[in-house]
Amino acid sequence: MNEADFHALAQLLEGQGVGFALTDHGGRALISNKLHRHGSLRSHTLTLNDGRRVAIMPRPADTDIRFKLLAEHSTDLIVAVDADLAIRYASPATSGLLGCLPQDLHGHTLAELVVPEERAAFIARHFTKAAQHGRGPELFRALRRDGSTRWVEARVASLPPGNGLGDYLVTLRDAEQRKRAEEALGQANAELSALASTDALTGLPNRRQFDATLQKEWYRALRDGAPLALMMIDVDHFKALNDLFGHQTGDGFLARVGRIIRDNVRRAGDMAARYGGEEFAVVLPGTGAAGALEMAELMRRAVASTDFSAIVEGGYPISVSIGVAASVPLAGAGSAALVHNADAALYQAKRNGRNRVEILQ
Ligand SMILES: Nc1nc2c(ncn2[C@@H]2O[C@H](COP(=O)(O)OP(=O)(O)OP(=O)(O)O)[C@@H](O)[C@H]2O)c(=O)[nH]1
Repeated sequence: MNEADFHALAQLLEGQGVGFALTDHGGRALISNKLHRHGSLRSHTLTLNDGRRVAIMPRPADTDIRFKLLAEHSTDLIVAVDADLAIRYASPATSGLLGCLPQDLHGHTLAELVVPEERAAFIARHFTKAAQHGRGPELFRALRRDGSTRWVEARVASLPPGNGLGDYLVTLRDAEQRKRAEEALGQANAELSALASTDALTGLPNRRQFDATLQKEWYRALRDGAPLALMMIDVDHFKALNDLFGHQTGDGFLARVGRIIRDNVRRAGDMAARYGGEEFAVVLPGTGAAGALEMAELMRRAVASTDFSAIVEGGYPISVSIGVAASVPLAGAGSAALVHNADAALYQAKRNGRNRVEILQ
């Protein structure tokens, strides 16, 4: 067969979807068609009498070509692994995600891409007998070549036996930005919920949080058979103070009184809140009448002895009246009874001359 015949044969075979190449006896390529240059499929080689070699290879299956096209143009990293997680194929998206080339992953396992502390759990969830393959995507931290980590979303699918690619197809998607956004959102939500339960003027928990805490502590005390005390604190003659200095200076006084109350509530579990207006409340779990009275007296004296000259020149005397209620909750009653009693005691303290503590048990 002369060279012209070979050319004709190469064209004919290309038309049939078959790869074809002719080399001289030194292995130098003489003729080949496009399909032969295409890929790594196994070829059949014939050696002619004169030493030239003819290599004929089947056209790659359409599905192989499609898979390669999809995988190689995907921004997701597509990895095929064996049952022992050895990497058999990695698409070019390795560079963005892992900072390496696909060939750098050969000889490595998928497990090595996961940060050590999450490795065992990740494998158990996706690759053990108990794992449900193809289950929803999961975020994990991938280990990059330079030792840094990156949040990645993984999807694992089991492949049918004999597919020639591997046992699992793992799709890895960059989730760094999403994770950052989720974290920022979580933080914003936490800040929002803190704001929603905090009084802006004093920085103390607001009425809403007070109600929730009192309710929770009331049920806890009922369950434990423990005492629970409540203090209602009201600034004396505050209207007169507002009228004298104006509302804004009045706010300054309230903020300062709030700080005094907060600074005197030190036991974990105790909670001071702004109940509303010029009124504060303190919940004292595990505290009986004697302990609550002692604390209330401490609070009253702390306010009465504070120098308010930082708010108005020369200062201004401020006092608070405090109503205390304490009881061991009984089933059938509610925390409202405690509030009612503390309020009544506060009213009593006002009636008895202010700047004093009264208790109703
Ligand atoms: N500056 C300021 N004033 C407030 C605030 N909330 C309530 N007040 C004022 O606090 C005053 C409370 O007045 P009253 O309830 O009559 O009681 P009082 O003048 O403190 O007198 P006694 O409680 O009987 O000692 C009112 O003038 C309210 O307007 C606030 O957030 N800031």
